[in-house]
This record gives sequence, structure tokens and C-alpha cells, in this order.
Amino acid sequence: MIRIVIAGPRGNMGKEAVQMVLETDQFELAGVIDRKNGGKTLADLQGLPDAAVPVFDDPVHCFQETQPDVLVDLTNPDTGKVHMKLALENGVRPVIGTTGFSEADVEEMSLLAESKELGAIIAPNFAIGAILMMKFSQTAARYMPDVEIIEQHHDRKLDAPSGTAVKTAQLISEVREKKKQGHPDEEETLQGARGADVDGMHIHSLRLPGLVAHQEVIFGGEGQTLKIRHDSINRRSFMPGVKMACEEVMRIGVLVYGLEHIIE
Ligand SMILES: NC(=O)C1=CN([C@@H]2O[C@H](COP(=O)(O)OP(=O)(O)OC[C@H]3O[C@@H](n4cnc5c(N)ncnc54)[C@H](OP(=O)(O)O)[C@@H]3O)[C@@H](O)[C@H]2O)C=CC1
Ligand SMILES: O=C(O)C1=N[C@H](C(=O)O)C[C@H](O)C1
Repeated sequence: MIRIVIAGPRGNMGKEAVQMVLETDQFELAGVIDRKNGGKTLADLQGLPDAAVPVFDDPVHCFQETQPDVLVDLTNPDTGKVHMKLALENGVRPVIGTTGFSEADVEEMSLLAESKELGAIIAPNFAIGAILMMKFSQTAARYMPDVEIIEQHHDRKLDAPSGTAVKTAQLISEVREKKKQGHPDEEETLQGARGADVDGMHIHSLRLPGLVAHQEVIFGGEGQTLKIRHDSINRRSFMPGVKMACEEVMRIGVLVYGLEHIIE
């Protein structure tokens, strides 16, 4: 039995994660972290299952009271970083779905996990199809190094570019020479027109109501283009990956950044 605490249970992702943990035989929902509802139970929260799971507003109090194995964090960038650090300091293995971690944040958490000899996972995207999109993009970039990334999300998203787009660019950077794309004399006559620049690759972020999470990686070569696209049309699409990460984090003793290291 793996005892799990979920931070952000009222959110889009948190609600689905609560449901998934309650429905999984080998998981037990030990508690949830919700800054607005400390002292209540899950059953008191609107739209959440009728379960006698304690709600804590203070993460350290939650870890001490419930002694969980795993923290699943689905909050926001600032809170996710604080929760991850507190989890590791209190002997709890973090599974972080929250995006907005910089390379320096990942490095800092990696050192902390190593010093505590605890498994930890930061997963910019839990959807299996999105992980395959990233892997396929890395393979394609070996042969077609000119590439741009277009990510599309709902308009409630706090961070841009998405964690998935940044991770995709990092994976591509591992296999291609650094290069500047477009015309060498290219100039933006409107700032931002060419998007964000990661090692010469451009990322374009769209935010619209009606979208969930979508990404297209477009490669260009002489006389041809290749498009690799993934769409999450609901948040249940992420749950098999969350489940897999909760199991895997119990088997490892270091930080893993990205589920592509787990799905070989
Ligand atoms: N890795 C992946 O596959 C995926 C990752 N994500 C990421 O997960 C995160 C959550 O996304 P989503 O569910 O759509 O966002 P929501 O805004 O729907 O949910 C975020 C939740 O976090 C809560 N929260 C905010 N601050 C705190 C805090 N200090 N303590 C405890 N809870 C807090 C909010 O509650 P309130 O503010 O009301 O207190 C809210 O319920 C984002 O970073 C997103 O990018 C999303 C989808 C997939
Ligand atoms: O905020 C979201 O919704 C999502 N965030 C993640 C990201 O930033 O890549 C994963 C997925 O795209 C949904």
C-alpha cells in the first residue's frame, strides 16, 4: 500500500488525482493539502468524493500527522517548489506535476533528493501520448534540426511557455548542434513576434478558452515539413502517468525529471 497526499485537491488536476488514488487498490489517500480548508475532511469540500480524508492547510503538519510515502503536487509554480522542498525535508517522496520549474530549480531539488536518498519525480507532462511526442520529436531532430514548437492551452494557465514545450526543446537540444533559425538578419518589428527562444528554437504559446493541452512540433527541411502533434482533451488523460509516477518514485533513490526516463 502506498500512502499518498495530494496538494491542490480542488483544482482541475487535483480533482482527477483524488479520484484516481481513491479508485486504485494499492493506493491510500492519507490526506490533502488545501490552503483554504484546513481542519475539514474531503467530504466537506464541494465537488469532491464523500471520503473521511483529512484536509490540512499546513504541509509540514500534514506530513507529520499522516506519515505519507508520496506527495503529489498539482498547485502552482511558487507553491509547488515550496511543497517539494518540504516533502524531501520530511522524508516524503515528491511527484510533481506542477510546471514552471527552471533548470536551476530542478538542479537544486536533485541535490536535495540525493542528500536525503529519496526518490523524486518532476513530470512536466503525465500523458503517455505527450511523452511519446517528445521522444519522437527528439528522434526527428537528429535528421531535421530546423524546428519550432507551438503549444496551446486553456486561458487559466499561469506559466508560459508550458513545461512540456520547455522539456521538448531541452530534449531536442540534447541531440542537435546549437543553431539560430530563420534569416540571420531577421528582426522583430513587433516584440515577441518570433516567440520565446530556447537554444535557437522558438516556442509559441497560445491561450484560449475551450482548449485543454495541445502541442505541435513542426520540423522543416528542403521541400518538406513534418508535424508531430499531441492533444489532451481532458485531464483524465494524465492519470495513468500520475499512477505510474507514484509507483516508480517508490523504487528510485534520485530525482527523475521527465517520464521519458521511465517509459523506455
Ligand atoms: N504534469 C502534467 O501532466 C500536468 C501539469 N499541470 C500543472 O499542474 C498545475 C495545476 O494545474 P490545474 O489543476 O489546471 O490548476 P488549477 O488552478 O485548476 O488548480 C490549482 C490548485 O492549486 C491550489 N493552490 C494554489 N495555491 C495553493 C497553496 N498555496 N496551497 C495549496 N493549494 C494551492 C488552488 O486552490 P486555491 O487557489 O483556490 O486555493 C487550486 O485548487 C499547474 O502547474 C499545471 O501547469 C496541469 C495539467 C497536466
Ligand atoms: O497547465 C496545464 O493545463 C498543463 N500543464 C503542463 C505543461 O505546462 O506542460 C502539462 C499539460 O500541457 C497541461
